Amino acid sequence: MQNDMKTPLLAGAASDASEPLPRCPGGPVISIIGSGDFSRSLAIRLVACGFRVVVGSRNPNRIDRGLFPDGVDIRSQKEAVDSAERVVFAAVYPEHYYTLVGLRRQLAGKVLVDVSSATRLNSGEQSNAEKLAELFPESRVVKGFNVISAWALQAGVHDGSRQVLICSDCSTSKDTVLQLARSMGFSPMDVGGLCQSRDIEEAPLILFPSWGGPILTTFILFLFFYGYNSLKHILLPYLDKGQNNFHQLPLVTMNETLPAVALVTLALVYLPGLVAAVFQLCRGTKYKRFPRWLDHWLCRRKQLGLLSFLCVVLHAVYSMCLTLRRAAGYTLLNAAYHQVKADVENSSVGQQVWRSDLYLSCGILGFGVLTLLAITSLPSVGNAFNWREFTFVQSGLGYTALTLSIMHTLFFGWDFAFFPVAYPYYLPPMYLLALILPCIVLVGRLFLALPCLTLRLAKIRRGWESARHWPRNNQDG
Ligand SMILES: NC(=O)C1=CN([C@@H]2O[C@H](COP(=O)(O)OP(=O)(O)OC[C@H]3O[C@@H](n4cnc5c(N)ncnc54)[C@H](OP(=O)(O)O)[C@@H]3O)[C@@H](O)[C@H]2O)C=CC1
Ligand SMILES: [Fe+3]
Repeated sequence: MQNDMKTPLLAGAASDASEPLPRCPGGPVISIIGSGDFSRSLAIRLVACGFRVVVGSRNPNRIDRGLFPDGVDIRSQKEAVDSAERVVFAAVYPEHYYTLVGLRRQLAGKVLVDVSSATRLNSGEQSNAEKLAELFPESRVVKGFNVISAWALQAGVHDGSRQVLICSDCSTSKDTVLQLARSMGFSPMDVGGLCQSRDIEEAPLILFPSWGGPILTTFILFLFFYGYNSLKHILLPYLDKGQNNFHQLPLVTMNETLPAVALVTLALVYLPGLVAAVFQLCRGTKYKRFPRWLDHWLCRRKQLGLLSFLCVVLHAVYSMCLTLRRAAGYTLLNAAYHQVKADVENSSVGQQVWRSDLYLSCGILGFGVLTLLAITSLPSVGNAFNWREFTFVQSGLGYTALTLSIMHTLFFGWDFAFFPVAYPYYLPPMYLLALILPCIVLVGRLFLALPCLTLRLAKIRRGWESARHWPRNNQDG
């Protein structure tokens, strides 16, 4: 990769350095103006990828060299720019760009990368990169590296959300930066000329870009189940019989809604994997792209899983608080009074005891497994696993959590669904509705576990393709 890098980075080097610095053998030299947080993260990543880095500071003697990795040279701004083979990063806030005009001569002909972000959305102003290009007309300004966080830059994390967007009016300079980004482990995307730079600068300001869909889905599910529950147990009894159950809205209704949302959201984490498997089985190849909606859904599984976990945690806390309610105390007292009046000594029903113990046990175990899943979804923990371990945890334990959650719900409902009293106003119990999708997912997974399907899928995932995808000459041969 590094050899690929050398040619374009070295080619076209146009240093007017009057006093060039001695260059160590090794990777190409990249310079960074500014010694702040972004500069440090960038230097760490560049050094790890085999580049030599020279940081240019207004006052190099003031910098704590221990903050930068070994091999990073800290010089004056002028010396740093002089020593750059071709690429110079401006890791300085845009309001200070004008202080760099003294470097115009040194920067002439070099690729000047602007990494700054906008401070406001939709301001309609000229972008920072366009301002920089105006200040340095003889440099080739490229906009890019607006990753969401400097942490991602340092860690080199790259999934869909770690894509770096690059734009410039100079195509050769843009190619150089695209290649540099690739060498750093990012997925760069060419988005055109410098006129696109405002959009790139605004990208880090958009809040939680990968969370919008999952949050909206969870919210819609919440509204549906909360509305359904309120209608069935509060609004209709009030309109029909004048029963006032409105006090249930803040706690009881919430606590019944949250597990339903958690269960359906958890099913939505595993459903796209099944759909993807069905696509691959039907197509007989893994080399055809999934439809965009499925790709998008697959990329949001982690967010959906974490939102499901949040609902589970809230459900656990709400459940623990149920007995603290004043209404719970009254219910207990009323039951005791009725028992005494009926002269019943022991009202314990063996079946009910079993039911509640099994229901609680499955709930606690499911909660434990989901906690494990949530912890292993953190990059710092997940990185400690190899691929098989990670797949086992995320898929094997994931389905275990789903099964335990379904059992928890089934034990909660017990045989209640078979009595007409559970269907007031012809509305089925909510837990039955919440079980539909998770059960479909579980049955679908069991179906895919059939040996004929598992073996075919395993073959496809190892690169096998059905005959209809073979090139014609191969078929003839
Ligand atoms: N693309 C991305 O994802 C990200 C981009 N950024 C961008 O990177 C740039 C730097 O951010 P960051 O490193 O966090 O900021 P810092 O404040 O940590 O660092 C800025 C550096 O600029 C240098 N500098 C040069 N001239 C001046 C001046 N006149 N006044 C003040 N400082 C000056 C200073 O270095 P010295 O004193 O050594 O000269 C200072 O350390 C910003 O434009 C920011 O928007 C930041 C985070 C993420
Ligand atoms: Fe529960």
